[in-house]
Amino acid sequence: MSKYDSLNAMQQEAVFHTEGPVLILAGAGSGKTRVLTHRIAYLIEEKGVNPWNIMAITFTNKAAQEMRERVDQIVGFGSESIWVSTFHSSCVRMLRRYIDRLGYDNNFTIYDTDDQKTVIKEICKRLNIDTKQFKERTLMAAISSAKDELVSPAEYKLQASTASGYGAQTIARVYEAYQKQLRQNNALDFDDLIVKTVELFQSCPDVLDYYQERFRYIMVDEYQDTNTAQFKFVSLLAEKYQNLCVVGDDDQSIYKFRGANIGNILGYEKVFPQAKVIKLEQNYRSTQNILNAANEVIKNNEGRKDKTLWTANEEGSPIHFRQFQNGYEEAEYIAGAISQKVREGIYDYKDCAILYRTNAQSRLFEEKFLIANIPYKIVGGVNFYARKEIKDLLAYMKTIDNAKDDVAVKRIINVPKRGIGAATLGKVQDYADAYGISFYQALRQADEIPTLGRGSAKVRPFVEFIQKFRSQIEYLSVKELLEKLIEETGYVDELKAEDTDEAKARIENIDELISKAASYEDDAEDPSLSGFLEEVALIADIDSVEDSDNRVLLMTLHSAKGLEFPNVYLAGMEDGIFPSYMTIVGDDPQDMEEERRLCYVGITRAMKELTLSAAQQRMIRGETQYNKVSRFIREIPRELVELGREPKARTITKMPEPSSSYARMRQTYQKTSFSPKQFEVKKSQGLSYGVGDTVRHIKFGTGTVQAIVDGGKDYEVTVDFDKVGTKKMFASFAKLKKITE
Ligand SMILES: Nc1ncnc2c1ncn2[C@@H]1O[C@H](COP(=O)(O)OP(=O)(O)OP(=O)(O)O)[C@@H](O)[C@H]1O
Ligand SMILES: [Mg+2]
Repeated sequence: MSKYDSLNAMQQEAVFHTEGPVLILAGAGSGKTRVLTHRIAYLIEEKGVNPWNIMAITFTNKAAQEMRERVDQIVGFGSESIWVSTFHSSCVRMLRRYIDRLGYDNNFTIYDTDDQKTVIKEICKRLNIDTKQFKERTLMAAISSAKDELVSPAEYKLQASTASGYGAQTIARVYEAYQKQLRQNNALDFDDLIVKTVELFQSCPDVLDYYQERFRYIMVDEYQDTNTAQFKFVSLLAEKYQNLCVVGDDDQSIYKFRGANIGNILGYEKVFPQAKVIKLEQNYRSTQNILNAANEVIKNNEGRKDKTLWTANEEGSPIHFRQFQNGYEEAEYIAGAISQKVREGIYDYKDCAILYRTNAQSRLFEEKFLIANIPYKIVGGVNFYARKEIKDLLAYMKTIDNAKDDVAVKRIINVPKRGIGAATLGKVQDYADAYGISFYQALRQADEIPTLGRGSAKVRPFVEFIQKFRSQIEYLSVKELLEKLIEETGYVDELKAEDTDEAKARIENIDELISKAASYEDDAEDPSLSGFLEEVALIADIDSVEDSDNRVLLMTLHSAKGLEFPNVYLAGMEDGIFPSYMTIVGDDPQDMEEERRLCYVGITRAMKELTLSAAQQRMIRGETQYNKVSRFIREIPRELVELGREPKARTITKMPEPSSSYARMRQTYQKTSFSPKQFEVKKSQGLSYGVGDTVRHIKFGTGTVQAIVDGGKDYEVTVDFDKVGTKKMFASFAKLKKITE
């Protein structure tokens, strides 16, 4: 029996159809990636193609690594000369060899976002551009999108000259100067890697011809997430032999925000009119229950090609749904469940994965896993307490607390920039060494350091800043201190100004640290800043078991694409978390559809068991929020779902009606359901304010009461706040005070 016998008829067709363009459009778990690896084996073993002539491209490093493993297993001899890589690393390899043809040096530097930002800053200064009006990150994002679309500085300028806004023209000027500067520095940014390779192909036909001859067979996985530049890159490469096989799933397109162009998948047949289109309909990955749940969710998207996906796999256990009082209980439950399953020999740690919407959500799991001694790994991310913004803020808190940690002091002395140079720092250190005192003590005596000169004036504001906070330790709670610190350092304001996805993720992490401070204060007997730092140090310093690969994987839904695990937990399934708050308030159906595709990706990662979990209350930024169960869960028919009754987990007893269209969904969202039980006791003596009254909230400030709805167990109050807009809250927790003018 050959290895191809294990493929179904449609998969075989895709594998055997080696010549000419092929588009495989199929749902999750239908064997797209498997077809690619088998196709590679078939080309080599049956068609006698030299491995050297094959290229396979995918989207993330993790996916490339997995594909490499699968290819190595199946092909054996010669597989190392196949290029299996991401778009970016393929392009780097080509550019290292030929970019001199574009006038760069072959040992060019690759700029990361910090480097880019430095360049943009200098340019704005030079061109007299107000960075308050045109934020560096906004400029960077605009340039990046232009590059995704292969729009050159000159073209951008041309387009901008006909556009009415002043904004586009400014961006055009910056873009031009930026590109020039990078060229002078012999540097490329990440997007340039693709753009310059395309440019190389277009301006040097001999180079293109070389690679066209070399890569006679090209395969692209996760094709739905390629952008215009990437598509151009592969189409040029494949132009001569036309042997381009792309596989993708329009339902799993989740990178629109990074320029992914779903038109590439839908328009493939336009560029390659002779393309053979193959659809795979059998899912091999998941149980029937899991697949049904996925199908039910995704069918609520209107903008999709309808397709059916079925499985011959067993029905499997129902989807588990658990709702908890709060995020801690959720994490504790999942940690407990995993421990138990491993103990019982049902799963290994590595069979289990926890998927969530944002990186900040990892913290609670990390803490519980450390306590429960569960080995884990964060995929495509950094452990919570190792993240830059968290380390920065903790370094501030340590400095305020006792400043014994020189590393911490040095870490933040120039965060934000205070213009304290390396020479000054060196002199302060020398002084500290000479007198056997700490670095911070030396800073406090800066005026007495003779060699310091004008440097001491720069140091003073920093010392004053820290001292001011020290004098307030007694009056402020840890949470208040942290919030004040964030405010006065401008840390979050700066991130807000950047307005990028990365900055948003950092703000979410900071919010999570505030929540940690708040919960520490709730739990600790005698809370103090030192106590908080001690507790955090205990968690931050333990590193999860290093050696083995047998660990639970934690990752965002985005990083989970293409992967599969026997036992999957989708955590934080709450409206406002997933789908995200921004998507809900933004009210753009396209964005909601992208979130739903992400949910589809999440559900379809599971092979045997899927647990969806939500918390009734979640602490965000140290404030307790009440989130409804995610609308995506409500789209799963109740007969597929089992509602657990674990003693620890206070679970709900009623599943809401599934809804199928937007209108109904929105209605459900507004009316809903899931009133947390604990309000029963709290709804008490009526309210001291009414509709139209001005009220004050401790965090949101003043606002006007818009509506009060008797939710049975508590009142739901809608307030239009002067500063933060409309918020809905439960009366017993919001503690609103009526203001009488
Ligand atoms: N014909 C088959 N017989 C047995 N198992 C199969 C078959 N086709 C695929 N599988 C298995 O099904 C699972 C899913 O396959 P694969 O990862 O290739 O799907 P995919 O379409 O790439 O999924 P995704 O859309 O999530 O990337 C894998 O474990 C794979 O080995
Ligand atoms: Mg795949």
